[in-house]
Amino acid sequence: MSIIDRIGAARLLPVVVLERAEDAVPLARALLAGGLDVAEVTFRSDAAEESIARIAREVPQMLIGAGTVLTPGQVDQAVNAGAKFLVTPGYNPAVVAQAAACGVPIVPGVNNPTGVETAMSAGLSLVKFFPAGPSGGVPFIKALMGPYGAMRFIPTGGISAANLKDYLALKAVLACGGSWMVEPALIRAGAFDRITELTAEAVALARSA
Ligand SMILES: O=C(O)C(=O)C[C@H](O)[C@H](O)COP(=O)(O)O
Repeated sequence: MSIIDRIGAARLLPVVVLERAEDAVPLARALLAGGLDVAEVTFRSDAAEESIARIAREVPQMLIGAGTVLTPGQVDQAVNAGAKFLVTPGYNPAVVAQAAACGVPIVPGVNNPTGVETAMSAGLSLVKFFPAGPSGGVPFIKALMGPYGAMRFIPTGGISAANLKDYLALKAVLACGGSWMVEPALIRAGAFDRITELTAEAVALARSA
């Protein structure tokens, strides 16, 4: 299965912020125990690179990606650490080009028609729709589906158990991203059992969508 197909099969992309690399492996195992084998560790923290490396090495069943990749240098860091895919909040042509040079799939963030067309020009058929809620949510994606029938989206930002199914019901939505099952406060508190519980709930919801 391709990397993108694996994300599509999971239907969920947890957006993880790890402040301590020591939490990386327990977090990955907590997600797996909840039934999810895909995650994005964001470059919002200094521990991102080491966290990705630990998960890639110690939890090989997990398809690990890097998020909040803002510079070509971070593309290299992420890929060298073992990230199998990259996600960005916005569309940065230099970052997209560097990912292509490394041969690693990238899902850049867009939230309007211009962004979708920029991604299409780069040969991409999958984008992150960010920030999904504030940008117009489900009705906005429905509007984009008219002119851009082949584009697929990973809406992220403001998604929770309460609205997950509404997004996943759209044919254009490959998977939904979000932090609700991996909130930083839960990771900080070492509440990995709770993360497994929330993940299992999210997985069950996604399956029923
Ligand atoms: O860090 C990035 O690169 C982002 O694009 C932001 C995250 O994807 C969202 O913050 C997740 O949104 P919530 O699920 O509402 O917390």
